[in-house]
Amino acid sequence: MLVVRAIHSSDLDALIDLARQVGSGMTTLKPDRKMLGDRVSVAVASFAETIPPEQRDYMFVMEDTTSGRLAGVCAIKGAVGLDEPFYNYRIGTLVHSSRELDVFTRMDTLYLSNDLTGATELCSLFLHPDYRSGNNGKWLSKSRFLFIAQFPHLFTAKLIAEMRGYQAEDGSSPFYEGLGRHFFKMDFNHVDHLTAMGKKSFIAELMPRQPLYVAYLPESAQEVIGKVHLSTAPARRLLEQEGMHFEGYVDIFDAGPVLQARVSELRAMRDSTVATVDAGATPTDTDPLLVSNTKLNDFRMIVAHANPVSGKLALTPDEQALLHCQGGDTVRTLSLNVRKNVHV
Ligand SMILES: CC(C)(COP(=O)(O)OP(=O)(O)OC[C@H]1O[C@@H](n2cnc3c(N)ncnc32)[C@H](O)[C@@H]1OP(=O)(O)O)[C@@H](O)C(=O)NCCC(=O)NCCSC(=O)CCC(=O)O
Ligand SMILES: NC(=[NH2+])NCCC[C@H](N)C(=O)O
Repeated sequence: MLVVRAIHSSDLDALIDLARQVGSGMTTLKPDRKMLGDRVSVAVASFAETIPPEQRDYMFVMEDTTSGRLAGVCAIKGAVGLDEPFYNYRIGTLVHSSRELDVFTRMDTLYLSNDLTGATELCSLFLHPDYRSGNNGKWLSKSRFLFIAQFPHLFTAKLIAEMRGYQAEDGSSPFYEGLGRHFFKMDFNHVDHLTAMGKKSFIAELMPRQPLYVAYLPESAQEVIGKVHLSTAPARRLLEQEGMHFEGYVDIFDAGPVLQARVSELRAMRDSTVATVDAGATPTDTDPLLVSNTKLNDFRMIVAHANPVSGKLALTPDEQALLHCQGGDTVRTLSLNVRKNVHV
């Protein structure tokens, strides 16, 4: 059986194993013991509320309770860019126009920005290929929306997610090869590694300061602006189902899109509901329903097949055990699929 739960210190070795499978461009999930160890410590302090909300990094794992193996990971950072700068390119427009010659040119431009400073970030979504079946990917990604809906006071009004950008078959980034390489003089993986380790001052030192005309870039770089890595397409779709969208910000290295939403406009904020666990009733077989407990320090979430009726939700003893809850406890629910919602 699977459960999504708050990470524990004892998950570190398994997390490093998982990170080894991820591949390049996942800046926040490198198989580096120091980096992930520090992150897990911050995550444990985040769930225990011993550090301020803007410093928190809530990491969740999907655990296969039968084998004890970690199937996947995902995270929410309370706020980005408050202790090290957070850079993006904003795609803008410059118009060059001459009435006399009847020429009107509209040019796409890239502006280096720190506009998304302070936003809450969804990141680090990875499901081991062995577990990519059924509803597992959706469940893992969407667990974070249920968490935000349960604890909205811990997050900022704006939510973002930086998606892994497009890579060619040989793993190179056409956007980086067309732009970044001229300035950084090193491979994409090396700059991604430096960024991951928090060594970001080189960006301000080496990045071009002036706005760039997109038309000056090689075609191969222009074509991939705002495009995701092939294995990131499902991740993008899942976030878009929940109300996130592209608003013209891209990654400075690989031009992967940044998705954004106002927290108040997320589907989970609108449609998730609370219910009381009814330990006596038998669940009926219905569409998959995300169900979480309501404990910050021991957050756990499952997919159940039951509908809340009159504010009560029937859960089996196994489901209650997975959620660390019992009859009479409060849980939060959200339909897994977008089209249908459950109203109590
Ligand atoms: C992202 C996940 C966890 C998703 O799991 P699965 O692959 O099992 O997902 P799935 O259920 O098969 O697909 C989810 C939805 O995407 C649709 N889908 C599948 N392939 C698609 C494609 N090529 N283009 C568009 N949509 C696609 C499916 O039909 C389904 O939509 P319907 O509901 O309509 O059926 C996994 O693919 C993964 O670990 N990827 C590699 C790591 C990665 O790139 N992670 C994201 C990095 S970026 C990041 O971490 C920030 C973002 C974040 O944290 O969320
Ligand atoms: N465009 C990029 N490569 N962004 C890197 C971030 C990818 C993903 N958000 C992560 O958590 O690691």
